[in-house]
Amino acid sequence: MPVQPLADRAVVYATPLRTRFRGLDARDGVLLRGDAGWGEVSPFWDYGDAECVPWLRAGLEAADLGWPDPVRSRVPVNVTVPAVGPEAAHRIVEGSGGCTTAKVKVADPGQGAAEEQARVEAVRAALGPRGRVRVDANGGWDVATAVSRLRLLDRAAGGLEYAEQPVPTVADLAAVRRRTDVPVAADESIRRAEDPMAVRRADAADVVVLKVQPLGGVRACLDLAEQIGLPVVVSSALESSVGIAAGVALAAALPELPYACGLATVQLLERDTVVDPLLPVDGALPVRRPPPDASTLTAVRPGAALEHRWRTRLARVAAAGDRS
Ligand SMILES: O=C(O)CCC(=O)c1ccccc1C(=O)O
Ligand SMILES: [Mg+2]
Repeated sequence: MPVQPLADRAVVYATPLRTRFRGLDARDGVLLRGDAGWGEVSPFWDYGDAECVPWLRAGLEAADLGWPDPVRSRVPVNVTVPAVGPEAAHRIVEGSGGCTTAKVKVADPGQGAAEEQARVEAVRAALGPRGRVRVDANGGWDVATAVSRLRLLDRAAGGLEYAEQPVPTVADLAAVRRRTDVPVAADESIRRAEDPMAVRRADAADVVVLKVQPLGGVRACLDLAEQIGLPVVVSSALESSVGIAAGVALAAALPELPYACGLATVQLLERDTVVDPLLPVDGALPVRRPPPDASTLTAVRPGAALEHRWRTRLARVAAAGDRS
């Protein structure tokens, strides 16, 4: 394991978000320096220490080992549209760097069918008829609401590509999938599940979303993709470009990549950890690994309290990892 103590190669970063997302208005985490490059460890604060162990493993893989060779040089990505109004949604798609697939957040508490319909219509109008529209409910509906809402949004979109985690459980996903023509993608049912293979056994999804940090690294995801045998969409956990590079490496190494990936999220951050961020060009991310430098790391330095919170958390997670 690491020659140098973890604390000595860790740099903490923090940045405000440009748009509220997943109830967050800021993002922060740790970058780890190693012989293979930089890795990111940035579990959300609602994750317990044991649940953070795969996030640390992913960061260590990036820093100490690097990733398997790519089989492609660019990764098509979707623009992510948060639960904003239709005008803002239109502008986000237009400013996306040429993305022809959009993922629209739905089932936001405090919003109803009309707001979702208007947002999805605006996104379709901005993309044009050849674009693809997918929605992500983050498990926010029950089965009956999902079935009726997907019928409505499928019409508003002029055809949905798929619905990501419309309902919370694997059994519910399977029920929705039997009752709608919209393909179903599993996200939380993979990344926060005891057993990601349950999705396959229950025939609960057409597509699986894989995220490098919660699943323990690029190699762990490649193994899971092979075992599960369903098409994969690689998505971000709202990382800085250092963490996004790991997602890009996974997407670049997968034998098949039939869908755009959810890795175009750096534009949601006010500041990034690298000079040349991983932003889409012509709807795709280039397969590369931009390094942080002294100037960017200074610009994202947190206050002393947050620095301390991350360093004590990192130590607890490392200890939890050593025990498991
Ligand atoms: O997939 C994307 O386009 C962006 C990533 C994203 O939506 C996301 C980011 C952070 C936490 C959860 C999610 C999610 O997919 O539910
Ligand atoms: Mg999701």
